Amino acid sequence: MLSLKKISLVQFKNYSGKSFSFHKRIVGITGRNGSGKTNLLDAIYYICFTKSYFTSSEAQNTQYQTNGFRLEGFMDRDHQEGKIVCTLKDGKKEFALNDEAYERFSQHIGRYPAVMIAPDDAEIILGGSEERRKWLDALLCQLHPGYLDHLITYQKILQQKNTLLKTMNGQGGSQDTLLDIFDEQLVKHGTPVFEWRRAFLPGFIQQVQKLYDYLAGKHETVNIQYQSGLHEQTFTELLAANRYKDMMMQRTTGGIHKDDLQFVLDDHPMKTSASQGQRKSFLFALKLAQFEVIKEHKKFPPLLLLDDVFEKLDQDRVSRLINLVSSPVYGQVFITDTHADRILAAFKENSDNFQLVEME
Ligand SMILES: Nc1ncnc2c1ncn2[C@@H]1O[C@H](COP(=O)(O)OP(=O)(O)OP(=O)(O)O)[C@@H](O)[C@H]1O
Repeated sequence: MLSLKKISLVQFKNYSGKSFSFHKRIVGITGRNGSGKTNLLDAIYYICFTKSYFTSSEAQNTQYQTNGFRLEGFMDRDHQEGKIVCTLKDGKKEFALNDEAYERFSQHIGRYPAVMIAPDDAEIILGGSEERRKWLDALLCQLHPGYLDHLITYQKILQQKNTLLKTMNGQGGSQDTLLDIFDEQLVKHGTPVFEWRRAFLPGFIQQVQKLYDYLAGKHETVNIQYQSGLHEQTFTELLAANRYKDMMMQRTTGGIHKDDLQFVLDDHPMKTSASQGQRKSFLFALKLAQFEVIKEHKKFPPLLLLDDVFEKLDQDRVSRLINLVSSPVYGQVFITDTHADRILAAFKENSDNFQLVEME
């Protein structure tokens, strides 16, 4: 079992300096709007993923008028304590486990898995393809240790190749050898990412379907279609076929960086056809299925971070969700709400496993 025992936040968002101790499986976090409930969840996410769930800008994570922050967390994973320290100072970030600094932050990902369900998640359905790739990548890099390294290397090579295509300014010929070398590297690092993405989805969708039916309280067929230029041809063939077009467009127009997922409800794209309620049920099903997959893979449940679910779901769905996460097969769950009474009532049957943290 994985649990967070304690976390300290210094100059992280609205926290000048504060520590929280957790000693129960279900942790309710209450306080008025703007009191820092989401920021606390984000700090927990941060020490698991070496970055914020909400922003890639460290300036936004740093308390206004300061030049850095520090997060310290104590995890217990199968009775082994892990002390995680992250410091950001003058733009330089360091991450250490048990006082040993990581050379690459990617080494930390997956060690303490977590799943966040937050209001902004609707973007996974409504936003551009980048949102969906980001979601899938964050999931798969927790399952396959090599995934993130391949992806990071792929993105670096892609950038270098695109810079070359720009400097060529549409003039073909002279740089073919260099472009061939870049393409070879893109194939080497992109193909395993494609294979992992492709292999993952068929089994995953069955779990999403089961959870969707449970949360929605009825059956509607949901599906996830993996859209990739690599279904019909190999990556080498795709890059060769696009060579001329890429030179004209001055960027790499095909590859795993263009993959997308189409979420489908009863044969219609969810983005344009689903109601708000259906989208919400699907998002929760998606995230809870993510939770289950990580749990199966790791043989212990990840931390579950639920932000503002009482405001987002109707009463029936909230009750089903609470029922689900109250079960001991779920691990440590953090759940925020503005109303202490509501959250206490929701977990009254489980009061022995429940702890309330009240923000000032
Ligand atoms: N970098 C920062 N420095 C200082 N304060 C910040 C920073 N970023 C955000 N805040 C403050 O944090 C507060 C928001 O905190 P948070 O979103 O965690 O609140 P919340 O308790 O989840 O609220 P709600 O119930 O409305 O969801 C705001 O008052 C905001 O001004």
